[in-house]
Amino acid sequence: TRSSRPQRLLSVVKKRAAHGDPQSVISAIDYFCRHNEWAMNVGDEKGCILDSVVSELNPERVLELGTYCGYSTIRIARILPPGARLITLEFNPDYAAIARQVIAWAGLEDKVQLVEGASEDWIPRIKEHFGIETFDFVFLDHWKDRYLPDTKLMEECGLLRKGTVLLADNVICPGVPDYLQYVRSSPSYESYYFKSHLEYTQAEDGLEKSVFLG
Ligand SMILES: Cc1ncnc2c1ncn2[C@@H]1O[C@H](/C=C/CNC(=O)c2cc(-c3ccc(F)cc3)cc(O)c2O)[C@@H](O)[C@H]1O
Ligand SMILES: [Mg+2]
Repeated sequence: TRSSRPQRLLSVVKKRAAHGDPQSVISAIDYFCRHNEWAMNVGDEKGCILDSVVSELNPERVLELGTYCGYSTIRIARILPPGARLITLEFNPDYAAIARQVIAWAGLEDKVQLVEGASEDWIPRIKEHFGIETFDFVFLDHWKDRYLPDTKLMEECGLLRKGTVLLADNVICPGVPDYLQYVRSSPSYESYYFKSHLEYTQAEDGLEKSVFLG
């Protein structure tokens, strides 16, 4: 049977990128997705915004919702300070298997913990299972109708603290209207929209950065 898109992405990484070199893995994926086959990675343009938000924050504890092939996982992990940890949740076992190999090829497995399962099942268990109090940074890039319920769940589970930064992908395309309305109107968040483009295209898209005020 025909290979999957994530399988084709992984084979490009192994063919074109240098083992242990995260930047070459990122460049190989971006080149392939721009010139050969589009895929729903955050991409290079929005990825640079992601990089700037992360490096300004220098987070110790990071949560990513929706790993897919691990592109944003390695973008974030490659700029984390020593000792910092990234937990990424992915419920599709095939995507998780690919992402593990992409993360390993980039040499970042020591900073990343890929957890297989649904965010709503794992968010309530993170504290006791991983010994984590709160997160400094959360990247939301999973099913768009899950952004709002999972944000409310993270609040309820006490995983956010004063100053925790949520960064949400695709707030224009495909769009997350209920989430946007919530973080922009709630007194518990200070929100800011980074205008950009849908990965590898000229369509408008953007990232919403929302600081939890407690
Ligand atoms: C509750 C739960 N728990 C755990 N893992 C979960 C989970 N819900 C989903 N996942 C996982 O996360 C990824 C899903 C990502 C969804 N992303 C998008 O749909 C997406 C789509 C576009 C897009 C834009 C214009 C188009 F014309 C077509 C597509 C662009 C994007 O950037 C996207 O992110 C995928 O790996 C899925 O298994
Ligand atoms: Mg996305």
